[in-house]
Amino acid sequence: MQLFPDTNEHLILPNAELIYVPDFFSLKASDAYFNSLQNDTPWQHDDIKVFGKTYKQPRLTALYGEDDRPYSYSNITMQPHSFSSDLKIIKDKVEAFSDATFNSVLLNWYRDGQDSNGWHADNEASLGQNPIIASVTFGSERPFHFAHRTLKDQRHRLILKHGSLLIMKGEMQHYWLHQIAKTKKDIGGRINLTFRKLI
Ligand SMILES: O=C(O)CCC(=O)C(=O)O
Ligand SMILES: [Fe+2]
Repeated sequence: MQLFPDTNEHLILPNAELIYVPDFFSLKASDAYFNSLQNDTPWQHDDIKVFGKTYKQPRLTALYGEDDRPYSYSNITMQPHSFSSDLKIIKDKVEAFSDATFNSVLLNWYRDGQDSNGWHADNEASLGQNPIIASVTFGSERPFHFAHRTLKDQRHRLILKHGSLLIMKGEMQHYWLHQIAKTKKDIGGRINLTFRKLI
């Protein structure tokens, strides 16, 4: 089911709360951030292990943090860079809107439709109980799929537009999984920023 029209939406689902703001950044700012983030980020291409076999992660990533604490997920440990001025400005705007504070941001660069992010939850212990995660998208829009772990009729998809903000909160990371699936469509790159608070 396609949720949310082209206006701000606040959605209460079983065990999750989502806020979607399609035009959080202007088109001009979004274009500029897409280009500067693509060119100026120290992108890394990590290996992941799945059932004992090693593969390249199907996207590039970078981690920024306010201190030098590493962040670990899916057998990968990332060392943070210090926040760039662009990322600080984006973080301030996201914090002001979401009434939350973040000290870390994970960047994902999906180079084309073959790059992806498999079903997962952001439920690392370092994020604490019921984390608020703020997700900013620049570049080609992609569907964000999310599915409840046990309520099988609770499966949704949301197109994350260029310049949009999605806030996930409540119990979502315990009860739901989310993914960015591969697509055969001939699409350009997408950069996603997920702001988190490591505690
Ligand atoms: O690219 C996205 O929209 C989602 C990214 C994500 O789920 C993550 O980095 O944990
Ligand atoms: Fe995630």
